Amino acid sequence: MAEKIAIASDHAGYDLKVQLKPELERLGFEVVDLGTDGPASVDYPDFALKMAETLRAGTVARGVLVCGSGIGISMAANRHKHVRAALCHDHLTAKLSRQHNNANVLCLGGRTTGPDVAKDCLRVFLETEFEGGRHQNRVAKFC
Ligand SMILES: O=C(CO)[C@H](O)[C@H](O)[C@H](O)COP(=O)(O)O
Repeated sequence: MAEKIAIASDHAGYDLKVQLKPELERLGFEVVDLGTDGPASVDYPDFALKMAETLRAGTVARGVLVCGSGIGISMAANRHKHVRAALCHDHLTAKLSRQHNNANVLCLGGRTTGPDVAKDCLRVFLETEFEGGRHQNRVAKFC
């Protein structure tokens, strides 16, 4: 059975979300789209909350959030203790977000990151394992 992955955005991240969904399907994931469903202005904390609630329910372990810059939606998502949301801009930050921080949500900026770089971030985020060890000690200190 395909792993489920959740994706959500505000209006400023909507176009990039639309472009990332087929890439996730190509990679073999079942995509759970939490909205938004069009370009009309919405508030990104509402979609960060939907992501947090979906992860808390337990049927989905990983997610992708997109707003204009990725900043607001990552800040809102990280208000939830079980969420480790990482705003990534390139291959290295996406890789380190997994290796060192065990991020469970990838955040991207639809107005700051082009689709090709975003897809690369997505792929490396999904394929990179957490290294544990000293990094586990640090992640355990998040409160
Ligand atoms: O939170 C943000 C900026 O740090 C996001 O990029 C939002 O998408 C952005 O603020 C939305 O801006 P808009 O002018 O309402 O389109």
